[in-house]
Amino acid sequence: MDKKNIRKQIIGLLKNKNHKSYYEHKLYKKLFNSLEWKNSDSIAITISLKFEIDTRPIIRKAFLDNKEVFVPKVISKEEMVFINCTEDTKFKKSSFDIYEPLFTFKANISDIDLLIVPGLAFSLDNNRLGFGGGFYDRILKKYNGYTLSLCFKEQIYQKALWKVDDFDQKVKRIIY
Ligand SMILES: Nc1nc2c(c(=O)[nH]1)N(C=O)[C@@H](CNc1ccc(C(=O)N[C@@H](CCC(=O)O)C(=O)O)cc1)CN2
Ligand SMILES: Nc1ncnc2c1ncn2[C@@H]1O[C@H](COP(=O)(O)OP(=O)(O)OP(=O)(O)O)[C@@H](O)[C@H]1O
Repeated sequence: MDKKNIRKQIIGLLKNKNHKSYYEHKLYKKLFNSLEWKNSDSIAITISLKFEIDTRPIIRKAFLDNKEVFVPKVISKEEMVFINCTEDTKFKKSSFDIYEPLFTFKANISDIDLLIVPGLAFSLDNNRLGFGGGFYDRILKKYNGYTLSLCFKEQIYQKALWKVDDFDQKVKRIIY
């Protein structure tokens, strides 16, 4: 199946997910118990869309744990930057309907200990399919910290059903 069709299919599944918050809480628990989380003083994470795993509880917990929080902002067709956010940071909806921080300081990705990578589909050998901008592929290529993705079991395939391109980057760990 091609990437486009898998994206469509998974978004449909996510929109109809039953008992979503029950499964989300199981994922948060696994995340907060992980060494990656415990060992990180700074994390980068998206502001989720409605059908994605809700990232707000993760952001709240990061602040409670005194971690630095970075949120991505797309600044061109090719480039996404990470902005250091506080509890007072103002957000604005982008053209893609995603909340992004109003610009302050662009972070160095080497300042991020843990990159929580969004994705629609994953394979057990850690391949990842995103929204299709290639933004995370470009970041992952030059990023050396911990990377992990959270997803529901329905988003996992034994092997990638889509064509894995040369530029596709794996995540180090998938929590599901
Ligand atoms: N909640 C959330 N935020 C996120 C992501 C995500 O997956 N989830 N991203 C994960 O990467 C980045 C944003 N990804 C984006 C991907 C595509 C387009 C976009 O404008 N797409 C065009 C078509 C692009 C094309 O087909 O070439 C469009 O839909 O009009 C924007 C943002 C950063 N923020
Ligand atoms: N390192 C790179 N340099 C230049 N272009 C890249 C790179 N990585 C990916 N791309 C471009 O990004 C586009 C989208 O790739 P793909 O469909 O695999 O995105 P995705 O992994 O689903 O999205 P994302 O990483 O934003 O979540 C491709 O057309 C590819 O040309």
